[in-house]
Amino acid sequence: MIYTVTFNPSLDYVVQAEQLVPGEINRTTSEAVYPGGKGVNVSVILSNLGLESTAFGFTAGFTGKALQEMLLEFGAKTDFIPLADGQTRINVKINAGQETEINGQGPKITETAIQELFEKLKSLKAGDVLVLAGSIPSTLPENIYEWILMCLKDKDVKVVVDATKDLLLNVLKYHPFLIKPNNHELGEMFQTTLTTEEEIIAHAKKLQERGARNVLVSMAKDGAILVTEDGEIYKKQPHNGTVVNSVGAGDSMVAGFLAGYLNTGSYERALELGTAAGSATAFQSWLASREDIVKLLDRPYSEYQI
Ligand SMILES: Nc1ncnc2c1ncn2[C@@H]1O[C@H](COP(=O)(O)OP(=O)(O)OP(=O)(O)O)[C@@H](O)[C@H]1O
Ligand SMILES: O=P(O)(O)OC[C@@]1(O)O[C@H](CO)[C@@H](O)[C@@H]1O
Repeated sequence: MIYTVTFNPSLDYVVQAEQLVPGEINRTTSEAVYPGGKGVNVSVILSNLGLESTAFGFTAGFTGKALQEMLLEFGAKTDFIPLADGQTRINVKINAGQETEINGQGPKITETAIQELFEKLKSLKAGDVLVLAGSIPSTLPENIYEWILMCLKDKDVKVVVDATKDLLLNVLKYHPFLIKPNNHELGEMFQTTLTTEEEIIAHAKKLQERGARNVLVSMAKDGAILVTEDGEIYKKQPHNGTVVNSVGAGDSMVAGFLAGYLNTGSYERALELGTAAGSATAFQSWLASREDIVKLLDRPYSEYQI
């Protein structure tokens, strides 16, 4: 079974506008509300690719109810923990020539609610996959991802972590199956800017030295590089298309990669499906459908389902 955890899910209010002028009334040319949050997005794309998952997380207020209802409609299974106070955040995504995002803080997660999550995680078994993705509310301890990995360390669960800075660095000693920094985040972890492929590969290997098994570095319009635990390096050029809204491209890549790997056992196929899913999402106003992804694949979709 695949599980995703999103500590701070959201409703994403995605708008298109001709321009965005600070201090003025700006009018949209289109707007829509979608379920959001990185783990939630991974669950939606997995579902689009025919893989069932359960989305864990915390929800609150009427926005939390709406999030749950929308996910049900999209066919993603949820097991959210309701919080008594606050509201699930509404994150604003503005596409007006360039992309601007305003992400909320989210509700306060109580200690009891955290304990409830750990109870749920206790039921994970060998062979399960757990995706931890996204930021954590400032009211939670910085080492919460680390605690989760520590609890699961003897269980042979494949853990995927899509987080930044210390949240990511601190879990490496527990040997996560996959981490997916983008090239900027990878540089930031070493207080540097990475410009060449050689530099990116060298720094991905440094994360492996600290314990990561597979390191997938996404590079937006420049594609992705995968450094595997077998010592292989795969590079994938991006797909060509018109970017409409790249929010969720990274999450789609994680989901596509997982679907490809779990179906075929091949890192190369996983990278191909992951890159196609990432690009397909960037070319839509929201997360890509299976058809959108299949259109971008180099090979027939059946080759990613063996
Ligand atoms: N402009 C683009 N053109 C083509 N493909 C893209 C573009 N942006 C993203 N992608 C695809 O999506 C993948 C993930 O994108 P990116 O590196 O932006 O991840 P990210 O920074 O985690 O994104 P986000 O946080 O917005 O979800 C890329 O490796 C690429 O395959
Ligand atoms: O505030 P975080 O947790 O870092 O990111 C949240 C978020 O921007 O990430 C997703 C895209 O990756 C969106 O659906 C969501 O709004």
